[in-house]
Amino acid sequence: MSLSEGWQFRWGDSPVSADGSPAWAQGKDPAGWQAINFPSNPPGRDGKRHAWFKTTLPSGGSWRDPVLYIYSVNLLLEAYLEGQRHYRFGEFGADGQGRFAGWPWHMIELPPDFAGQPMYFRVYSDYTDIGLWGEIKIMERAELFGYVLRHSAIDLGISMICLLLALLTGVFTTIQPGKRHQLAPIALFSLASGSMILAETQASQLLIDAPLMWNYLAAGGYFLLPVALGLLVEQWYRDTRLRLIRRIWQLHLAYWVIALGAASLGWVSLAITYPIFDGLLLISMVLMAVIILPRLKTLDVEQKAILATHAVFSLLLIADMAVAHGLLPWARVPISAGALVFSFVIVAISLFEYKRTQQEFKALNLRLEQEVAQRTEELQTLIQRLEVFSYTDPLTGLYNRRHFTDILEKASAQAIRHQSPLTLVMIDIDHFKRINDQYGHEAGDCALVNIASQLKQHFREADVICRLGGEEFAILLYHTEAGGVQQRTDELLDILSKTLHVHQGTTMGPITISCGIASYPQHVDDPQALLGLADQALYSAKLAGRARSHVYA
Ligand SMILES: Nc1nc2c(ncn2[C@@H]2O[C@H](COP(=O)(O)OP(=O)(O)OP(=O)(O)O)[C@@H](O)[C@H]2O)c(=O)[nH]1
Repeated sequence: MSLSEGWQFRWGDSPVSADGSPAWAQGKDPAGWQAINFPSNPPGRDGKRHAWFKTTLPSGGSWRDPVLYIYSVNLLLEAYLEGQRHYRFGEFGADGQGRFAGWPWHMIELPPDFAGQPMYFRVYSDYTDIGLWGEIKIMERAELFGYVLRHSAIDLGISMICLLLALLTGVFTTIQPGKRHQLAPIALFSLASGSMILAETQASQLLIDAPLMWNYLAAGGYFLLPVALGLLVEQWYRDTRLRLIRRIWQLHLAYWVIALGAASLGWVSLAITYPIFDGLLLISMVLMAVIILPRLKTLDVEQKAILATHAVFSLLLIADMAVAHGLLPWARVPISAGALVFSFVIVAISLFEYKRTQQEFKALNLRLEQEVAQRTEELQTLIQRLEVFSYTDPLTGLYNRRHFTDILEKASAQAIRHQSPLTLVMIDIDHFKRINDQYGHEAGDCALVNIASQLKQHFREADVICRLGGEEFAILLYHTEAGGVQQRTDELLDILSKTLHVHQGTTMGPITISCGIASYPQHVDDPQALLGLADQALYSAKLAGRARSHVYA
C-alpha cells in the first residue's frame, strides 16, 4: 500500500514539551502545517536543515506484522507515533544536528491497528535534498524482504559478473604484462562498477547492516569510473599523447583520494561529495566526448564497441543523477544494465581475440612446418653435395683417392667371388713438373683437366677413373684382361701424342703419359695388391723412356 497522499510539512525543528518529546509530534501547534505532494524538498528551504513531515496512516486491509518501508532518507530521521519516538536513523545531537550515516532503505515497524493514526517524521539534512525519497509503502514484513530481494536479484547477479570479470582481467594483467596497459583499465572499470552496483543493491543491507560502509564502497566505485575510462582512452591514443585525457583521469583520481579521505576523517560529509562529483563527471563526460568524437575513425571495431557501452553507461549515470537531483521523477535507473552490456562486450571481444589468436597460432604453425620442410630439403641437398665432394676431385671431377680405395676393396671382393678378371691401370703424366715450370701452375691445372676429360672419353662408362693425387691417375676395369687394356692405353697414347694443349692462347704442345698395367688373376691372387703391381709396371714404363704402357711382368 503506497503512502502517496495526505502529506504535510513544516520547516524548522519542534519545541520540546515538558515530558521531553517534541511538541509537534504531540499534535500541538497544528496551524503551522502545509500540504505537500510528497515528503521531500518542500518549497522555500533557504538553507534550512530541519523539516518535519506528517501523514495519517491509511485504513484498509487487515495486517499481521505491518511495516513502513522507505526507499531512502536525506539524511537523518526520527519517526513519531502516538506522540512517542518510534524509529530513529542517525544520531541527533543536542542541537538537533547530526552526521551523515548512509543511505539505507528503512523498515519501520507499525502496530496492527495503525489505521488513522498520525505519524510524524523529523528530518535533518545539510545535503542538497531534504526529506524522504523514492518510495514509501506499508507492507507485511515478510513481503518486504521478498520485495527487496526481487528488486536486487538482477543487480546482485550483474555485480557478481563484473567482479568476476575484474578478477579475470586482473589475473590476465599479471600473466600477460605486455597487455597490461589495455587490461588494467578494463579490470579497474569492472571492479569499480561491480563494487558500486553491489553496494547500491538494497539486498546488500540484508547481508551486512552497515549503511555507511556500503556508501563508502558505492562512492569508491562510482568515483573511480572516469579514472578507468580515462586510462583506457589514453592507452588507445598513446601515440598522440592526449594530455587532457590524462588530466581528466588524474583529476578524478585526486578527487577519489581527497573526497573519500576527507569524508572518512570527518572533515566533510560523504553525502556532499556526491553532487560535487556529479558536476565534475558531467564536465568530464562532455570533454571526453569532444576529444574522442573527432578521433573516432582511428579506433578499431573493438574499441568502438567498448566506447559505445561506456556511452550507454554514461547516459544511465546521467539519468540517475537527474533522478537523484529531482530533475526527473523518481524511478529505479537500471545502471547495472550499462555494466552488463560492458561486461558482455568485453567477454565477446575476449572470445573473439582468443579465436583470432588460435587462428594466428595455426597459421604460424603451418609457416613453421613449411620452413622446417624447406630447411630440411636444403640440408639434404647440402649433404648430397658434401657427399659428392667427399668422393670427387674438385679440379677434374673424377673420383678421388678415397673413393678409389673403397671401390678397389669392393671390386676385389666381387672379382674373387665371381672369379672374374680385374685390371688396374696406373697413369702418370710425363715431366709434368716442366709444364708447371714452363707455363705456370694454372696451365698445369688446365692440362690435368684436359687429360682427365680424355680419359673419360676414351674408357668405358663402367670403368672407374680416379685421380689419385698430383698428376697420377688410376683406372679400374672390370671383367677385363691386361692384354686388352694395353691395347686401349696404346691407342690413348697415340691420341695424346697428336693432341695439342692450349692455355690462354699459349700452345703447350703434346703431353704424354706413362701407364702401368696389372691384372687379377693373371698377375696376383689378391686383387688388393694390384695397386703395387701396376705402380711397378708404371715405374718400368718411366724407366723405359716414358710415353708408353707396360704390363706387369
Ligand atoms: N698444376 C698442378 N701441378 C700439380 C698438381 N699436383 C701435383 N703437381 C705438380 O706435378 C709435378 C710432379 O712432378 P714429379 O713428381 O717430379 O714428376 P714429373 O715432373 O711428372 O716427372 P715424371 O713423373 O718422372 O715424368 C710437381 O711439380 C707437382 O707440384 C696439381 O694439381 N696441379
